[in-house]
Amino acid sequence: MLHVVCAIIYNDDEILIAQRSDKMALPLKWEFPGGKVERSEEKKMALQREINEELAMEIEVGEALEPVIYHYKSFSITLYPYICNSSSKAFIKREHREIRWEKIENLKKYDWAAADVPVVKKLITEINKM
Ligand SMILES: Nc1nc2c([nH]c(=O)n2[C@H]2C[C@H](O)[C@@H](COP(=O)(O)OP(=O)(O)OP(=O)(O)O)O2)c(=O)[nH]1
Repeated sequence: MLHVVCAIIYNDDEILIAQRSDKMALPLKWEFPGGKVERSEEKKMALQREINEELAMEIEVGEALEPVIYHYKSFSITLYPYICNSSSKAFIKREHREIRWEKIENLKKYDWAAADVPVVKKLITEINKM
């Protein structure tokens, strides 16, 4: 079982989404940036480290959403999503094929990694209640 943290990074009313490259696992799927938690690492620290490595961004890590367990064909993951904030829209694209800021109501048109689908649904439901 992989333990993966991911960041739902808000700036104004947009969040940062990323497309995996064709050389990564789950090629070309869209995801929230993040990565594997290393042994003995605290999850929020792991997330800040990953976001710094992948995007050269500093984020504030806030509320934890409900973790998602998903069994892909060749591996299983527990995905731990966190609501995060960034005071800037600037990033450096280091690993992904594409990275963009997007409004929540537009998230459904992307081809998400399967583990992210319940997270995206939750975000859309929440915004529709407002
Ligand atoms: N980062 C991230 N990974 C996700 C998400 N959804 C999902 O199924 N995954 C899967 C894809 C990968 O198999 C795994 C995370 O691995 P990764 O390759 O992004 O992590 P990493 O940066 O620590 O990996 P590496 O340096 O060891 O290659 O979790 C998501 O929203 N964000």
